[in-house]
Amino acid sequence: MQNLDELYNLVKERQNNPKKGSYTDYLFSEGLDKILKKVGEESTEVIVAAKNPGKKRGDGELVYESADLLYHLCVLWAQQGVTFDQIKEELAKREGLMSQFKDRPEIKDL
Ligand SMILES: N=c1c2ncn([C@@H]3O[C@H](COP(=O)(O)OP(=O)(O)OP(=O)(O)O)[C@@H](O)[C@H]3O)c2ncn1[C@@H]1O[C@H](COP(=O)(O)O)[C@@H](O)[C@H]1O
Repeated sequence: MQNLDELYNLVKERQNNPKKGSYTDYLFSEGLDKILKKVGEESTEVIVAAKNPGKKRGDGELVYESADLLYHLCVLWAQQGVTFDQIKEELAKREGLMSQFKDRPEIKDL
């Protein structure tokens, strides 16, 4: 089983120590626009997979495309110098704060 920490660290390893034939290297060498294009593509593929599970994977389509999206997000974070710890810290800050609609500020107060 590979968790997101391990995947992010793998991507960072590729960024710091390029490996011939690596798809991750290909993305880093293509640069930000390519990485953003892939994040956009994979985001769309997640949406489509949820609406229309593919014939070849059925319900597994959403799992497959979600994994693609998370991988490409890890590449984007690394390329932008964002650490996965920063993402986790932000999520921790929100714990219990944003889940209750009644706690949300009134639109007029925003
Ligand atoms: N989790 C992933 C992962 N998910 C998706 N992908 C790649 O993302 C691409 C998505 O497929 P697409 O058809 O959308 O993209 P593509 O057609 O291959 O590329 P383009 O034509 O769009 O440029 C595929 O090439 C997949 O191989 C991944 N590539 C790598 N990883 C992980 O990263 C590690 C390092 O990979 P390398 O850097 O290639 O050694 C691997 O061991 C995995 O753990």
